[in-house]
Amino acid sequence: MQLQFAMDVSTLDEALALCRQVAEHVDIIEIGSPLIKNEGVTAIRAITASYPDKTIFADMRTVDAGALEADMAFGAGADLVSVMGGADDDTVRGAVAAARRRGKGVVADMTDVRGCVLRARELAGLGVEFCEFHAGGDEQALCRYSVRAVIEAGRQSEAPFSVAGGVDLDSILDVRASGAVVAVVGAAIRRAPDPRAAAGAFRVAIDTASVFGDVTPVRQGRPHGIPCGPGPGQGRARRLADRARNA
Ligand SMILES: O=C(CO)[C@H](O)[C@H](O)COP(=O)(O)O
Repeated sequence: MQLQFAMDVSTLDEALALCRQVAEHVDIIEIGSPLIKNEGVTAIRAITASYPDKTIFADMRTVDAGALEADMAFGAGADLVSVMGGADDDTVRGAVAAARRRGKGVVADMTDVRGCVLRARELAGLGVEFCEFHAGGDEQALCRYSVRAVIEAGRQSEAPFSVAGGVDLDSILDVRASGAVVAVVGAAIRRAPDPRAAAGAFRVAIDTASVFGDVTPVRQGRPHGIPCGPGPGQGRARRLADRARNA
């Protein structure tokens, strides 16, 4: 499973400062949609130039003009672009065609997609690389939000998927155990007192699980209506990281 770092910041300076701290630990650098909206494809160009060995994900969130918008991002150096999973099939096809012309890929963002499990299968048939099962920031603020429900929807889709939206050290092993191809982590790294150390902890947890095997995944999310609080898997990733250090 790859680790994607999501940079939902507004300036290129902030993004580059974060990259300097965390790039060594992550596989995919996500240029968040707020950054693209503020700085344009210049941000994609600058980060691609600075990190040519990383996979660059441009979170374009395209809902129309799939080929045109994907081409803009690919032309600036992106390797992956996002298209909204609820967009028209022709929009998705346009982006996928643009990706294929350049040997790159499209990711479908499943935020607010009704019937997301079935739609993910359709999107896989349209040629996206994987579907990002995603609880956006507003959804995360609701007490009915559960990252484990997001993980479970991805798993049920049986399509290649990533998980985004509140992934932290308490849930990263559940993401991995679900068979996700990518774990997307934003705030848990970006807002950490030491982003470099936080990214390193995710790296260790993912790599250690590969060596020692996953612990039993937790399948129950927080029941709807129960006040927000720590999930049932709290501490498992940290224990695995400790185990790796002591091995
Ligand atoms: O696309 C996003 C917000 O809309 C974020 O990139 C994604 O949700 C991951 O960030 P976080 O881990 O902070 O939730």
